Amino acid sequence: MAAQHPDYPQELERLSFTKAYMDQLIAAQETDQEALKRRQEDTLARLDFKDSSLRYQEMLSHANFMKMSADQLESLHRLRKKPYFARIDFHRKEKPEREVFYIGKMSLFDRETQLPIILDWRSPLANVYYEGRIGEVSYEAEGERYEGRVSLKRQYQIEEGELENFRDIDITTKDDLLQDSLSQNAENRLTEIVATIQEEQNEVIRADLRKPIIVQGAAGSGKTTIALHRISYFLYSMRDIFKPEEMLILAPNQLFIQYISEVLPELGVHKARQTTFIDFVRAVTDISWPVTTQHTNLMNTVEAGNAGHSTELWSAGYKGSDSFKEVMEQYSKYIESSYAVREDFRLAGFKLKSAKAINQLFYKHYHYFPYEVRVQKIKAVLRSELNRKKKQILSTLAKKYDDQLDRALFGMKDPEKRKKRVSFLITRKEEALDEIKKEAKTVLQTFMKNYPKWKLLDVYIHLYEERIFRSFIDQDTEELKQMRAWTRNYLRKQKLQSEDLAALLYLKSWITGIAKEDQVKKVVIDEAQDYSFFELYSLRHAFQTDLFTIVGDLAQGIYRYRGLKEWESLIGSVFQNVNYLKLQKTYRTTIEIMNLANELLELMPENLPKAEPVVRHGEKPQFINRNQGWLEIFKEKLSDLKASGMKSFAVVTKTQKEAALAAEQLDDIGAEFTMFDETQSQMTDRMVLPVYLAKGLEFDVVFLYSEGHSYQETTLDVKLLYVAMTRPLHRLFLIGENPEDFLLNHAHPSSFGYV
Ligand SMILES: Nc1ncnc2c1ncn2[C@@H]1O[C@H](COP(=O)(O)OP(=O)(O)OP(=O)(O)O)[C@@H](O)[C@H]1O
Repeated sequence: MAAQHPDYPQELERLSFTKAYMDQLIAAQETDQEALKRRQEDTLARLDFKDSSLRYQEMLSHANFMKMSADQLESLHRLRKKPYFARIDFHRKEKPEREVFYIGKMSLFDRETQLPIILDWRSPLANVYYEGRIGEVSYEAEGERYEGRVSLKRQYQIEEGELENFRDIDITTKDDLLQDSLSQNAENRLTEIVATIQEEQNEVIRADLRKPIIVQGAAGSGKTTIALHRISYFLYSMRDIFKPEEMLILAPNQLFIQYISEVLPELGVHKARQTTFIDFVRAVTDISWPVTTQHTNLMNTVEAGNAGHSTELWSAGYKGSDSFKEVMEQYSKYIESSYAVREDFRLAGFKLKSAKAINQLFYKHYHYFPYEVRVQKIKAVLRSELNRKKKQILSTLAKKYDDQLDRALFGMKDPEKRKKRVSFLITRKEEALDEIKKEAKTVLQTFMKNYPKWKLLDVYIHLYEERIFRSFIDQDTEELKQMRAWTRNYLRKQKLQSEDLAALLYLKSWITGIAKEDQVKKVVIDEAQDYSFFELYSLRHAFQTDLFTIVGDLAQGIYRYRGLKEWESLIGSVFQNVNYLKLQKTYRTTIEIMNLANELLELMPENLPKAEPVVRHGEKPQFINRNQGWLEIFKEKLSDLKASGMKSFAVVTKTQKEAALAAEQLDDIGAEFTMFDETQSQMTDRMVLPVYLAKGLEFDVVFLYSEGHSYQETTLDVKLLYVAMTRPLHRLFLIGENPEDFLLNHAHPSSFGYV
């Protein structure tokens, strides 16, 4: 125990010092806040409706200050409970005396000496803690490499500001803190890993921030967690260049967003945009038509015994493919061609800009901009041309009449005829100049009518006209015909399928571009295996950024009919210079549960390596016969498990129908399990949910329940089962009629037991 350690008094003292320093800061911040609040009240009292905007500005800036310090204060309060979690003793090569650094979630500097009291886990030197062994190490900061030696790595357990324990780690000791952390309950697990981030995970977090990364990681290998830590690291390292608002996090559903949104503030990330692909595209394109989600397709397929609606599935697959991307590319070229002007831009017959020159601007010089932006730019060029040449034209014309007047005045002998001619010319000159001035007012507007105004949905609908679509494909097929008819029918009803959204995003970025407030510079995608090639392509195309963090697991690709089947297709054709990384170790579950799940990998076509569970043993997964009083057994297990400290329980089914059946029966025995659907975003401790909703989530105990929809030996079912089996942290039960319902006939008999 730490209390016997010779450094114990010193460590206690250090913690008291840190807390005392933080208390001082908190007190100072609170006084600042009070002062600001008083100033705000004062400004408010002095405010009346005639006040200048200056006074409002003053109020606004007070409010901003207050917000800033309120955030700081909140962070300080949070930090005080656990100021640091590790320490390294470092000896620089050039200055070998020992320097001691305490590492925490946020940095804290001594205001007078500017020395760190706590080092931020994201700082370059802290990398040594995650990466370096005891002994010689090096780290990079601001492009320079520093060398030195680490003589001590120590981990702390601090709860509510009190030192509970600390341990030294060397090459031989196993990571006890990691073991402790993994044996805990599902609650708060995501937030607490900063102290136990493993070397391969650290590599992902700190991989070159300027390059896109794709991470293939086994179930429970920490993909979600690591993606969130990478965001935190990114914003810390690039704080001068990027704002959190420019960060987009795409997650599979609202429940998942809720799940991760609690973690981000803990990691110091506020205001990053978190949404689903569907909601994001709908917001960006301003489309209000209802969208049928991919989950509906999946459920229809699963409930129809994997037959599904073949046109529906085929269409979904096609609309996510590279072939469809090519159709869209050609289609956008075809739309682009409609912007070619045939007539010159003229005023009073004078050519101000030739059609050729205008088209050159559109197709060459402004080629990189969306169509409507190009049109606006051309309009600006024509306007300035008009303003510049109008004067010239007016004076040329005036001169023409003046010359004629001169000739009439001095060349015509007959006074009567001369008078008539002169008066005619004077009136004509006035009229001609007026006409030009008038024409000049409308000529630009009239000319701009050459540029069609396309409505996004109309453009998309137009694509499915037989004549149009066929012109973009080499060979028509029965499937393509059915896909078009199916889509036309859908669009006629003013409905969209989620697979239409990639095309709409793609067209949107061509036609108008993405509005400024929706622009993002960094995109993080979790569960990326469920995205189609074209979805990722259209995101990349819309934002023109390479800063993508893409994490996923092909073994969990339950939307395989529409999603990615491998990562290679993205490399080169969507992202250049990709950093492709793998996470093979898995942290969520026990060796016993992972062993059973691993056996399913052999039934998948991808040939994925087995996940390696970190050493944590538990009970074997157990089969419960549904026909032998399962509810009684369930009730008993539930109370035993609760008594042993388990907190979150989930009943996971293959279909929604089964979830409803299970929920009904659990209701009858008063087990208080809530049935979940797609729209809900709040997790509870006892949930019944279909597997597609459980994706990415975790629970202490999982009961797989099968009634009427057993898992078959198809790729889809194997993946569904794999996702379901990898959700528990501690215990897995399988409730069905036969072990075959869960493909246990393919598992080694010693991999599971019976209740
Ligand atoms: N280094 C670590 N230290 C402690 N816990 C960890 C660590 N890495 C991952 N975990 C825990 O493992 C669990 C799984 O992590 P996470 O959900 O991020 O994995 P995932 O790869 O996204 O999983 P899946 O693909 O199955 O949804 C979480 O409870 C997380 O806290």
